[in-house]
Order: sequence, then structure tokens, then C-alpha cells
Amino acid sequence: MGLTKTYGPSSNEVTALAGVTTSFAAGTFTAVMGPSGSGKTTLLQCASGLDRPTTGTVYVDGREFVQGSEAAITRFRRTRIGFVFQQYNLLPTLTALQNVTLPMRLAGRKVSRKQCLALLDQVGLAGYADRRPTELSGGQQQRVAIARGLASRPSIVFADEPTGALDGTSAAAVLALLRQAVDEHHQTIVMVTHDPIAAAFADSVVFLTDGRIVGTMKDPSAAAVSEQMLRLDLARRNGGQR
Ligand SMILES: Nc1ncnc2c1ncn2[C@@H]1O[C@H](COP(=O)(O)OP(=O)(O)OP(=O)(O)O)[C@@H](O)[C@H]1O
Repeated sequence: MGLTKTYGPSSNEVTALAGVTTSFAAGTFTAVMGPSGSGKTTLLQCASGLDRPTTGTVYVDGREFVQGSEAAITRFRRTRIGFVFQQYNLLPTLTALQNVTLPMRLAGRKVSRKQCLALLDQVGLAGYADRRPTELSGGQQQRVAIARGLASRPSIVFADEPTGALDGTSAAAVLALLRQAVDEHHQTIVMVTHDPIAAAFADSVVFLTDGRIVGTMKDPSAAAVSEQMLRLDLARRNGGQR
């Protein structure tokens, strides 16, 4: 609610979020789109509690988030929130399967090896469970990170360009998996993407420009999203010329 985020000293301040108010209803899939530098990653980081907004408040399940001690925030994050970020952050000494089960082990939860292997299978990594990250391609590492983000069935999953490094077939498998997480497990997904085809898997799209929400779209199609992106880009250029 009313999120702002500025970086740097006041003499050289960068405004990444200029007052964003939005909500992600439980059991829905939202895509966040906008030009490079529009604040998408910053919004995800503030909404997920990885970073604190300069002003404004984040609520999760009606509870004010990013309040209390770091330990309390970390505990809350571990049990409720899943992350799939651009830097895969896989631990190099662990196998793919161990990386997937790590968040659950950290949260002290029971690990279903079978369910985690099934997830690796779904992202096209059957047979790769025992490999370490250095023995996997960038796209394969990204898919391990996706399986890890979904494995503990957190109520909200924040994904930053989850299909960015993937070929069309792998990307489609990952998007289908995210869709399934929403439809079958009632998880909430918030995904940053530049790809209108990926955005079309979502229930709605939020468009950001210069740290502000400049539009939303329900039941997006790839064509409608592309058109809207072009329109926003044009408006921004015309605005910049004034
Ligand atoms: N740690 C930081 N320190 C200073 N400025 C930052 C920092 N992180 C982001 N910014 C600035 O904040 C603005 C928004 O960045 P952000 O990464 O949220 O954009 P984005 O829409 O995710 O971009 P992209 O699509 O290129 O990933 C940019 O102008 C960026 O340069």
C-alpha cells in the first residue's frame, strides 16, 4: 500500500517506486510488466520482504509484513513465501534435489523426497536430481530454482523472470507448472516478465512505468499485452519529449 522506494543519497536519489498500491488476491496469478528500470524487481523485493520500502506498508494475509525482528520476518518468509529470482542462488555444494528440499529443511518441515523428485520431473529435470549446479546449464539451474520455489507449497511465490533463460519448450513447462500451482494448490503467483506469451498464462497483468502502476489487464492475451506494452512505450517516449 502506497509503496515508495528510493535508492542512494538525497543528493543523487533514484526513485524506483513512486507510490505503488496494489493487491494480489489469494489463488491468483499476476504478471508484472514494464520497461527496464520501471521498478518491477524493486516491487517484488519490497512485496516479498527481501527489502524494505522507504515508505508504505505491505500486508500478507491481512497481516502487516516486514514488522518485528529480522528473525521473525525470516520465519514468516520461510513458511509463507517462495522465491524464484534471476540469480538462482543455488548452493554449489548441494545437489539439485538437496537445493529443492533446502527451504523446507530450514523451516524445520518434513520433506517429501517423492514430491520434490516429481517437481524436478515436471520442470524437465528427471535424472538430474543428483547433479550439482556446476554440472547443470544455466537454464537447468533456473529450473531447479523454480522447483525449489514451489516445493514447500508456500502461499505466495514471487518469480522474477522465471522463464528468462529458457527455450520455448522449457518455458512452457515452467509456466504450466506455475498455472497448476494456482489452479490446483491455490497458491498465489506474482511473476515479473518481459514476455507477452508468459504474461498470457496469468489471470491479470500489472503494468509499471517509472515506478508507478500505469495500467492493469484482466484475462490477458499475448496480442493484447504486446499492444499495451507498445502503447505505454510510445506514451513514455512522447512524455519524455515534452
Ligand atoms: N540497489 C540499488 N541502488 C541504486 N539504484 C537501484 C538499485 N536497485 C535498483 N535501482 C534503480 O531503481 C530503478 C528500478 O530498478 P528495478 O530493478 O526495480 O527495475 P526493473 O523494472 O526490474 O528493471 P529490469 O527489467 O531491467 O530488471 C532503476 O532506475 C534502477 O537503476
